[in-house]
Amino acid sequence: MSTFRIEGGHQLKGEVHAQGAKNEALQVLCAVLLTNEKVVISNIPDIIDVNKLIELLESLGVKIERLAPNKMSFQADNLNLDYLTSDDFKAGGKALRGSIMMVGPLLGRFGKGYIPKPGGDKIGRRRLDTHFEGFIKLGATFRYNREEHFYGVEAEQLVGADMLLEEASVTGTANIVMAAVLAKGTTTIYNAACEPYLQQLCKMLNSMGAKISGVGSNFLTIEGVETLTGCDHRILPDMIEIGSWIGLAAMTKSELTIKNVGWEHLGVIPNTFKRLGIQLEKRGDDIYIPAHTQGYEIQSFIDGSILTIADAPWPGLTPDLLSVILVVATQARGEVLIHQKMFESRLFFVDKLIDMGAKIILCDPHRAVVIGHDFKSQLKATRMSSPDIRAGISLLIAALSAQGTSVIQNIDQIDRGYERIDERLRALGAKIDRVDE
Ligand SMILES: CC(=O)N[C@H]1[C@@H](OP(=O)(O)OP(=O)(O)OC[C@H]2O[C@@H](n3ccc(=O)[nH]c3=O)[C@H](O)[C@@H]2O)O[C@H](CO)[C@@H](O)[C@@H]1O
Ligand SMILES: C=C(OP(=O)(O)O)C(=O)O
Repeated sequence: MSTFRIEGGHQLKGEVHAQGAKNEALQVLCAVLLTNEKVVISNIPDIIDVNKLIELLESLGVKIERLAPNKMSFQADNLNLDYLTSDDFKAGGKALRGSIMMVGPLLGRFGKGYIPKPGGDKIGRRRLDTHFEGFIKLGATFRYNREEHFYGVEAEQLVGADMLLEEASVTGTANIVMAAVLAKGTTTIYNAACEPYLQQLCKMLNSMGAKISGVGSNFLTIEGVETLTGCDHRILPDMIEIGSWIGLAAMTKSELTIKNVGWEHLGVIPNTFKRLGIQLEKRGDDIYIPAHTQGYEIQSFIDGSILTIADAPWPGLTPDLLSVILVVATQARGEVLIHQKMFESRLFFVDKLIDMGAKIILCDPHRAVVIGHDFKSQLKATRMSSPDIRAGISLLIAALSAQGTSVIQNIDQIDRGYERIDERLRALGAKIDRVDE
């Protein structure tokens, strides 16, 4: 099994290009199942989760051509639907979270969709009620095999319906939208998730002939159509990766330029880092981060009380960046309360940071107070294992800033979401090696 060996304490310098967004890729790749025509997608990140989904599509019979690095065409004109009940699919489908979004398009186009309980990060309970309640509202019957943890939905004909989602689930909204585009009649979805990646999915579906309005808001109206056509689609830069580079630059006192970030899609992310005292400049569509040689100081609220950084459904702060923000705060001047509202087990990785010398109080599974060192004390290198994708990148950032050589095991978790991260870090001057242990 591979590990990263990282010699910390070095300043980095240079330019990085943000990769295509993992969570958008997982949505739009599933959307290729909605048409028998060719769909061309560019800026596809070369990461484990996305590659696993592409393999699943290929095994289902989707014809795939690699047109250029990060660009592929997909044609779902002759699928083998029996594959959906095979042992191979039952094993492959549970390897990632995004596979759940195959169900909506398959149900919409073929009247049936199956999926094993999907995997993804082990960061607390991750229920699927929103997805299946939505399909049921559209007229599907639902089956769950508890022994095999295998879900199924079937329908002769989906019929549009009005629905108010219990929560603004990202993959849930994407799944219901992809089923509803081919339903008979009109569907409305209130309390829909509306993050940029969903906007991108809706934009892509509209370019395939779907009729979705309200895109970007939490109220979507979908007039069902008979068939969809092919299209060309480009995936946005990954805002979580961009946030990770910002945090990495500040914590390692490095001067970095992140190229072509798609600034207008970043929402509150740049301002959240500014609240930690991190300077960043918009230069065209790039973000420039100067070397923070004098450190960075966390702001307090206007009334002088301690800053809280919490996640919220879009346009609030994505929960996927809180682990990075937490690690960056360990070297800030001042203190901050990190409140991870959505996931129950995502903050437990702070134990590793505490081992390294960070001052953190885990108040409960959702909240941690971080008291920054202001670089007066460096974190100490250690041996650790990455529990999930975002904890993984956060521990990597900690290791890059620490004194001595750290080892991170279970780096598949990082490779799930970050393309060639070691190679790209080395190009900036980092001392990191991938070693087989
Ligand atoms: C493949 C993919 O795209 N994964 C993303 C997607 O996961 P995913 O779509 O699985 O996450 P959901 O949006 O369904 O919700 C995540 C968790 O937050 C809770 N919740 C959700 C909505 C809400 O209004 N209130 C609330 O508390 C849910 O109960 C759930 O436990 O969205 C998450 C939330 O942005 C991200 O962390 C994941 O990276
Ligand atoms: C939680 C995440 O991913 P997934 O939903 O695929 O597990 C993430 O990208 O941070």
